[in-house]
Amino acid sequence: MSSRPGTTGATTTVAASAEHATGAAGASGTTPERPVIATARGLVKTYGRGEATVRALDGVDVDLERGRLTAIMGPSGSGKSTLMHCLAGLDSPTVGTVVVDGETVSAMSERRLTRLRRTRIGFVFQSFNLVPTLTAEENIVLPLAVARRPVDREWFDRVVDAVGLRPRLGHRPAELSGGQQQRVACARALVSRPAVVFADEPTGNLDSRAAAEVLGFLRSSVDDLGQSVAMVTHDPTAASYAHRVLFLADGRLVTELRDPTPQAVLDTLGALTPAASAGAHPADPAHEPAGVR
Ligand SMILES: Nc1ncnc2c1ncn2[C@@H]1O[C@H](COP(=O)(O)OP(=O)(O)OP(=O)(O)O)[C@@H](O)[C@H]1O
Repeated sequence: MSSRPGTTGATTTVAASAEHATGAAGASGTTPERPVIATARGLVKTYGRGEATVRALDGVDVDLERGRLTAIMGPSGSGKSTLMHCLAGLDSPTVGTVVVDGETVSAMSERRLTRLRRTRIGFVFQSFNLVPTLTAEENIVLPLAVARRPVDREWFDRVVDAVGLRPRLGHRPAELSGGQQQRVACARALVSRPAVVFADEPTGNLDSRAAAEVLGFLRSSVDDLGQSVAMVTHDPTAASYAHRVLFLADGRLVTELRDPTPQAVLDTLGALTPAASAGAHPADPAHEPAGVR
């Protein structure tokens, strides 16, 4: 796969402010470089009550750009999955608003949410979540069958060719490698031409070669097919396939990189988790990205 992006790794300070919370400007302290596909404003998510309350999200403002691959990173427990679940309508914020493709997800009834998730949002999970008794092709078109929508054969063919699965369409998941299974899951996420695909650790169960295939496909689904993708990952190499990487710490968006290198991602993560990075980086203040607390 050669689609890994550039080498600049520019860091932008993220400064939440009242101005940004109104939605007048980009949440990252910069105007988004492209039209926005999903927006969160003032997201707070708490779990539990009283002394046991956990503030998983602590006032997140973010814009996901249309036609871009965005990675979400941060230390364990920083709120990555919670943010993605709130953006995807799988969980509801305690406070704040989420808008996906012009629809206010955070105010929707469960019924409308279900329809939105079926028709406008694609999902890729770490564990593939394929139906073992169905072939690759049947798995790919399953969301359309469930939603009783016709298959757009031309789009199906483009997706299947992009993901390199044509010779495997008649195989069941058990007859496919892990990387092939995840590519089936990616094709399934894209077959309904969703507004945005959310991928939660899509390469967490794959070896590095299979991971590269899946990441290359996710990137080309953006560059060649015009999709918008957001993925949570712990892996700096995976994140380097993204156009943009958002970093969370303690439930807040603290910094971002555009066109990152794996090293730039590693350095930024290291500054967020000093103990973990003690051996990996010199204690050089120049390595510390702006905006990291
Ligand atoms: N259902 C829940 N009930 C209580 N606390 C929760 C729940 N879900 C998440 N949390 C807490 O919220 C915080 C953020 O969790 P989240 O899973 O979003 O973090 P993460 O960055 O995705 O972590 P990881 O990288 O370890 O997967 C953590 O402190 C977590 O323990």
